[in-house]
Amino acid sequence: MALSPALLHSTASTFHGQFCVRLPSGNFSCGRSGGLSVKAMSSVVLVEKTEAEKLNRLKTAYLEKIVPLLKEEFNYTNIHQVPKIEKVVVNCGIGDAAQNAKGLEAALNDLALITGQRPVKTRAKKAIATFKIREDQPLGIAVTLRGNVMYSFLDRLINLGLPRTRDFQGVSSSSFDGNGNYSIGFREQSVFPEITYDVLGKPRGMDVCITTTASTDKEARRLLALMGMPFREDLGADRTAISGGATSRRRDIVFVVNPRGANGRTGKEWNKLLPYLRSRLSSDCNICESLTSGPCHAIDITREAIREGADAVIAVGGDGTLHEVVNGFFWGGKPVSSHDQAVRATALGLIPLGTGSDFARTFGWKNDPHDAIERIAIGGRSHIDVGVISGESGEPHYFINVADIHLSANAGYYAARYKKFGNLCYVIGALQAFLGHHNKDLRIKVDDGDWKVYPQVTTLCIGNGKYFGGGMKITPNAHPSSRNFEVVILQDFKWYDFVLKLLKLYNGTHLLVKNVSSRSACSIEVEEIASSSSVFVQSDGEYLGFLPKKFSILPGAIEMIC
Ligand SMILES: Nc1ncnc2c1ncn2[C@@H]1O[C@H](COP(=O)(O)OP(=O)(O)OP(=O)(O)O)[C@@H](O)[C@H]1O
Repeated sequence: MALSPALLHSTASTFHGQFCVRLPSGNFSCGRSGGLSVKAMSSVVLVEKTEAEKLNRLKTAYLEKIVPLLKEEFNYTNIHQVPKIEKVVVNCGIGDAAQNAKGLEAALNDLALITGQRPVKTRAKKAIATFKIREDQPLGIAVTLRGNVMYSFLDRLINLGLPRTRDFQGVSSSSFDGNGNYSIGFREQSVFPEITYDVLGKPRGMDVCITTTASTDKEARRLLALMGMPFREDLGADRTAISGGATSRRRDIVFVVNPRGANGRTGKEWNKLLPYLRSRLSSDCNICESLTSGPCHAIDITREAIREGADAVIAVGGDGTLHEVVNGFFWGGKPVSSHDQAVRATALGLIPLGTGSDFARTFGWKNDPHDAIERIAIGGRSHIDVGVISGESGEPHYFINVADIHLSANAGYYAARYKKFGNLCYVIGALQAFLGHHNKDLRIKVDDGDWKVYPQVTTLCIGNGKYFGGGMKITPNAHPSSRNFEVVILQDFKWYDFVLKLLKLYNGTHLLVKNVSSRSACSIEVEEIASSSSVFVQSDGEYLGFLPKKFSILPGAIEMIC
C-alpha cells in the first residue's frame, strides 16, 4: 500500500488556525492573530468576512502540492478530475434534547466553537411512541462546512483534534463508503482546544463525514492521507513524521554524496549546504551522510541503506550518481528490500548538483538545492518507472533517464573528459565523437513486433526522462511515470545536420525533422546487422559496453520523492 506522508506539520504550539471566539456570556476564549476569527455572540456565530476570505494553509497545500501529486499519481489528464473535499458535515445526536433545552443550547454552542459555524437542529421525521419521540422533535444538531471554514476545521481536526484523542492509534481506512466519502466518530468533543473544561457541558460524541469528489475510496484515501489524515496502517508501518506532535516518528534519510561530481563542485556545494539541511530536516529526520570513495560505491551504500530500512536514499550529485543509486535499488535482478518487513519501501530522492543534471529537468526542478531539501522535508512520493538493460551476459543494468546508442553514446564518453568546462563538455564531446563516426545499419525489435532493419542509424535514444547531454530535449514526450519509453531514432545525419538542427534538438522540436522518427515502447531490442562490436551504448551518461542489448520498462518500480 502506498504510504502517505502529510504535507503539513504542526503541533498545538505552532498551530495558527485557532478560532478567536466570543462566547455568549461575553467572555473571550483564546485565539491568535492570523487564525480565522469567529464571533459567537448571543447564540449567533459569524466568521468575519475578511477572515473567511483568507486562504487557509491546508487549502494552499492542497492547491500547490497535493493537486500536482495526485494528478501525477493517478494520471489524471484534466485538473478537474483531481479529487477535492466538497463538504464536511459534523453532526451530534442529542437523545434528551426535548427534555433538556439547556443541554441542547450548550451542545449548539460547543459545536459552533469547534466548527466556526452555527449548527442547525435536526428533527424527527416521524413519531415513534416506543422511544417517546414526537414528530418534529429536535434529536440532534448538524453543521455543513464548505470553503475556507471547512479547510480550517479539517486542519484542526487532523493536527489538533485527532492527536489529542486518548490512546490514539490512528484512524481506520475501512470507514470509506465505497464512493470516496469518509466518516470518523469522536467520543468527546473536548479533544478540540476550543472547548475548555469549564465551558464543556455534558461530554458528547460527534460524527464527522467528509464528502470528496473522488470516485473511488483509494483516491479519496490518498487525498486525505496527503492532507495528513493519520491512517492506522500508515502509522504502523510508517517512519515518516505524521503531522501532529503526539504521533511523530523520525525518518532515516541517507544522503549519498559524490564529492567529485561536477569536477569537485558537488563536494564544495554540499559542505555549504549541510548546516541548512540539518536545520531544516533534523527535527523530523535522522540524517546520515555518506560520501562515495569512487565509482560504483554509491550502489553499495544504497543497498546497505535499503536493507537497514532507510526511509529514503538521496543522490547528491549528477546523473551518474543518481544512476548508481538507482542501481543500488536492485540486486540479482530483483528489488532490494529491508530486513524489517514492517517498514515502508525506501524512496529515492535527488539533490541535483552535477554538471548536466538532466534527469531533474524532466520534472522542471530548478538547479536549487534548497528546493530539493524542501521536497525531501515534505516527503511526497510518486511511483516512477525504471529501465532495465539486459545483454548477452552478466547482470541486468538499470537506468532512470535516457539510454542511448552510437553517436550520442560516444559523445557522452568523450564529454566525461571535459567536465571541467561545465555544459560545454557535451559540445566538445559531440565534436570529438564525429571524428571517425560512421552511421550503422541496425536491426530493431519493438515490444513483441517483428525485427526491422533501420539503415544508417546515427543515434538511437530510449527515454524514460526527456533530457540528456546538458539540456538537449531528445525524447520530449517521455515521462518517468508514463509506464513506457519514448524511442527516438536519428538516421543518416551528417555532422552539419547537427549544427543546423542543434536548436531544434535542444528545444524538443526535432521530431518533425526529416530522418527523425519517434514512438513509444515498453521494450526494444537492438543489434547490429554486421556485427562489429563497435556500436557503443550508454545509460544515464554512463558507459555500458556494446550492442546487442534489450531495454525494457519496469513500470512504477521505485517511489521517488517529488
Ligand atoms: N569519490 C569519487 N571519486 C571519483 N569519481 C567518483 C567518486 N564517486 C563517484 N564517482 C563517479 O563520478 C561520476 C560522475 O559523477 P556525477 O554524475 O555525480 O557528476 P557529473 O558527471 O558532473 O554530473 P552529470 O552526470 O549530471 O553530468 C560517476 O560516474 C561516479 O561513478
